Amino acid sequence: MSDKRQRARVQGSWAKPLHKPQQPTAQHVPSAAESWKCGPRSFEFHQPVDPIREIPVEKVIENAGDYEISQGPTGVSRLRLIPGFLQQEEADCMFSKLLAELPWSQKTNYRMMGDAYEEPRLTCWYGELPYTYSRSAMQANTQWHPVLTTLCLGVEQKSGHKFNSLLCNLYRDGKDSIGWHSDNEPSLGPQPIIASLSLGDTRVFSLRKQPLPHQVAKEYHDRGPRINLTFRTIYPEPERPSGRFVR
Ligand SMILES: O=C(O)CCC(=O)C(=O)O
Ligand SMILES: [Fe+2]
Repeated sequence: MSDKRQRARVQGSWAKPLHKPQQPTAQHVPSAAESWKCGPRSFEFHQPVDPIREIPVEKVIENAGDYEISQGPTGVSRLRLIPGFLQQEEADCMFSKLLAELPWSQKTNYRMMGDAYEEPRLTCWYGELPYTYSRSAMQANTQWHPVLTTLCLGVEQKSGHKFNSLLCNLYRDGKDSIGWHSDNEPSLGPQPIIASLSLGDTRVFSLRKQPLPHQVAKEYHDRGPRINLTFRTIYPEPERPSGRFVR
């Protein structure tokens, strides 16, 4: 499938067009010459000189390379894309093992006001420290699966960075997802470096600028399972008094 068609599919452009109303529903926009009188004051309409909001250009990153995503108060955010980091056969074999053998479970998170919701995907966590996000903690787990230990060494060698933890995500099908988030928990330090490795079916990873929110949205079309591994460095957090909804 051509690139453009695939993107259109992902964005749902093949969905049934909306029913067009018989009558135009657009609000009447007065011309410059028109004016309103209300009471003792009158108002005149002027077309705005500048666009009200610049819509950022959408860019698709598919080729290997280093990309500068944004420049913010804490520095430049960079992305390095390495397609084909593993040979296909090796990747397929690792994927089957991880799918069958990791201790996948569905995590419960809490909204600001304390209401609970289940994450629309399965996860598991490795590291000497627990990892807290969305007001719920994943417990420390030092029992690394041998495939994950091998992958961590390979990723460290390729990236030149050390990682002490790993968050694994399993998207069982196209309905599983991860919403917009920024991986900016204090335990990741002020300038987190994350190595993300994906196995299995392909999904669209969307990225916005400062402070680098990203998501893997649900898709309209069937998708097979996909595993994403994010190698991270976690630092101990200073003790905090526990608030009402801090878990
Ligand atoms: O599945 C992905 O590619 C994204 C995962 C992610 O953003 C995360 O675990 O923080
Ligand atoms: Fe993330």
